[in-house]
Amino acid sequence: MQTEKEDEDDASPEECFARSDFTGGGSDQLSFSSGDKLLVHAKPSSDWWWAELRGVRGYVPASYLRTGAAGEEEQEEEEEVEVDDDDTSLEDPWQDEEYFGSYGTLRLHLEMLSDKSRTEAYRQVIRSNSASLRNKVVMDLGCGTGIISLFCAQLAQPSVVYAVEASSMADYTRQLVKQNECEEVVTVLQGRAEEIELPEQVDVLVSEWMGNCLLFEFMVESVLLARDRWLREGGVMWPSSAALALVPCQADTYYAEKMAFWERPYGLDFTPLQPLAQQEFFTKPKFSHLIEPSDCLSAPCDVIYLDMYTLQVKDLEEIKGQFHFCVEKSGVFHGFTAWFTVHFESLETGGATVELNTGPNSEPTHWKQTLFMLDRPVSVYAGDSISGTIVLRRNPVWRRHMTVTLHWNINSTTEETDNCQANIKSVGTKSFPMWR
Ligand SMILES: N=C(N)NC/C=C/[C@H]1O[C@@H](n2cnc3c(N)ncnc32)[C@H](O)[C@@H]1O
Repeated sequence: MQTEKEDEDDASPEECFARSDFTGGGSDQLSFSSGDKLLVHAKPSSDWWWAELRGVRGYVPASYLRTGAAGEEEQEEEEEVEVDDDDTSLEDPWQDEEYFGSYGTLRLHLEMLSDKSRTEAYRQVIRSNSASLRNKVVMDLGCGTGIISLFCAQLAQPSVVYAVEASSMADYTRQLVKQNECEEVVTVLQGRAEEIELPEQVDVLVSEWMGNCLLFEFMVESVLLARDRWLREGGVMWPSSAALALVPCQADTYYAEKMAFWERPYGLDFTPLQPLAQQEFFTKPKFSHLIEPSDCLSAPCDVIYLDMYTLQVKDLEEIKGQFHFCVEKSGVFHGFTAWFTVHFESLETGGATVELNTGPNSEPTHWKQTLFMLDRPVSVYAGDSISGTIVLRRNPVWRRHMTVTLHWNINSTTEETDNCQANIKSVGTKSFPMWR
């Protein structure tokens, strides 16, 4: 999984100047005025570039920009900004070099293998379906070190497991298969699951594809393409379904660390820095946030449900969910926390379903949870309700990224109004890029 840091470490940006004003549409486009100096960080396509203006990043139309300082108008005219389509500096919208490069090292595999909840859940799926896996054809999509494939060979007797891995880790995965005497059953194929050729359809497509906030990295797209190409009629998807859960929460410690800190550091008043702190620390979601059950202001609810048999790639562009939370205890509403749960249906009809829940009432996982901080905390009281919508909008250019937009109303019933008619105390909306 990419971290924000890796994203921000792109090559030195190119200085460009705005030829004319532009008013951005959508939450991910920058507005600017003629003559503004923009820093172009990437050119994912010939039409839209990823640029920065006064600390804020977004998409800008390439045709509105020119290189070279303002005032060199005449010289610029004949030059125009040459942006040919096969310009090698156009970054891959999937960032595959960086993505598969990061999975070619052990760091992320160690993190995933060290996650007992995650790894034991997959082992439990194999163990509890071992009889039905006999003589089955299995595909392990994005097998990494091959742990799931090795579980299949060790705990069951499938006829073959195609362990597909795009990164250079595949060479080591082959060695691990041999080292553990599983080469009779496990065949490692190096390549992207969407591109490799299998000799046959598969009965079971198993993959551990879930990213932060369920979809980040959008590896799920590869799983759906492989399903449509290789899963036989009536075959089984593991996970079979996925759900994104959400809860309004307190985040006192995080808020104190990043925002309240500026009120009186060493007896001084640093509050003029608080707008910067909000921009820097609360604009993007906080990955790997561990929420305590006591931080939850209400019962969580599933806001998005994905059926892995019917989900289509085009559905991933924009996924909407609704929520209505009843505040159970008074506290400070700092933000929302999200996590996911996946289910693995049994190969036997009526057999037990295995669940992997990454929420605050389960054993922590390496994903932990994802925290979305409001710009300003709001006090809420038992009996209030928080209702609204969540929209996951996939980035049209950077295909592993998305923006999460939350809209919420806080309704409080007050004695003054007759028959407890709820009146809206506050309304809010905020978009969180993840990461672009
Ligand atoms: N984020 C979570 N949970 N898991 C990430 C797990 C990613 C693993 O799956 C591989 N992978 C990802 N996408 C593909 C693909 N399309 N074809 C083949 N291998 C792939 C990566 O190289 C990692 O080893």
